[in-house]
Amino acid sequence: MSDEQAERLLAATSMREDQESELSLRPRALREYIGQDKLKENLTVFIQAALKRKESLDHVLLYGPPGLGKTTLAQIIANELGVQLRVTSGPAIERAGDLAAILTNLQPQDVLFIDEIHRLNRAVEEVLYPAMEDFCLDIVIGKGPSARSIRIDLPRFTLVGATTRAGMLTSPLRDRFGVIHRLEYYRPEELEVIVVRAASILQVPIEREGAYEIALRARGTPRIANRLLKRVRDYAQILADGVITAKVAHQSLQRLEVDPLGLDHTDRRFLHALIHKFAGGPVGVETLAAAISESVDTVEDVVEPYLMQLGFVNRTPRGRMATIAACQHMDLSVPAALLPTALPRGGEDELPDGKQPRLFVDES
Ligand SMILES: Nc1ncnc2c1ncn2[C@@H]1O[C@H](COP(=O)(O)OP(=O)(O)OP(=O)(O)O)[C@@H](O)[C@H]1O
Repeated sequence: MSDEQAERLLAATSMREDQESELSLRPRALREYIGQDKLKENLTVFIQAALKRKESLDHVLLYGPPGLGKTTLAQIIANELGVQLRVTSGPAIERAGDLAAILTNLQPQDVLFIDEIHRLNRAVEEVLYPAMEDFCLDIVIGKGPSARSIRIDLPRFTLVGATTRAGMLTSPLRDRFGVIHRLEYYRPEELEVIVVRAASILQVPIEREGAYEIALRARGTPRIANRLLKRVRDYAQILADGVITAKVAHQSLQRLEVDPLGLDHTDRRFLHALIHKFAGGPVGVETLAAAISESVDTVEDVVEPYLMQLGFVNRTPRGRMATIAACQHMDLSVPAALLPTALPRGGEDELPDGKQPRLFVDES
């Protein structure tokens, strides 16, 4: 398998092949939505209260890495409220007039989903403030001294905003959301349930252990779990008797070069550069991204969150630092800067199994 294929297999962002199946695999009700229990609990109460009062639901901001189910949740919110979902994204709304057209076409209580909401431009964002707060649009007609402003009332609607970068949202926009929630990576047990559910929709025979094997390598991300399931299904049908057992899943994933922790080619290049080229860090994210020919956005949104979750990378004020666990996973020597004696107090890194760290030898 080429590096490019390996990269595509584990990318958390949506690909064309996902889009067809995502429609059928998407849970349609909150009770079918697996994991994110706290968020589900809260949403259930807020939705029931809104329905009881016959009012629109408060605006909801969902943030977190790609592929964790933000779009799915927006659709579920609309379904549970029994209203329509209108979907758009920050970069798609170029002018204030584009947003005005969308807003004036909404029906009462409708849900408007804006993906990548941090990418709205300033002029559009300013139209959104009164729309979110007072359900009205202030439109300026004419130019110069004869210009006048008119106010158009909008139906009460719910805005569901999604972002991978909550920190890039302006505070006036963030403050206008009544519900702000971070989506967490899924635990393997939760992903196992997601895989079993997807397999039953796709009519693929699977054993629990086979689903768990896939879940372990899906980087905590349902979209990746579903994609791996489809690839393992191919192997199971061609090389085995069609049933995804633990053994079939294990062998297929090995052939697909999916690391036991679900690390992909980009993660490995990132860790290799950080540990080997930059002696474990600290190193700035721009330098690191340039060293592996990736954009800073990809590194910050996709690569680092999962590596930090695994305890392989730390973000420090002086830059990114690898951990000893990362060196061990990559089977690389531990750079001297990461050894316990070189670390500031409280920053000691533990070596599992009482192993002695190997000293870093700079071969360059
Ligand atoms: N909690 C869940 N339970 C079951 N399946 C899920 C869940 N969350 C996501 N999925 C599956 O993962 C796929 C990707 O989810 P979704 O498109 O909602 O992610 P996203 O966070 O909006 O990603 P992006 O922001 O990249 O579009 C969906 O098609 C759905 O099948």
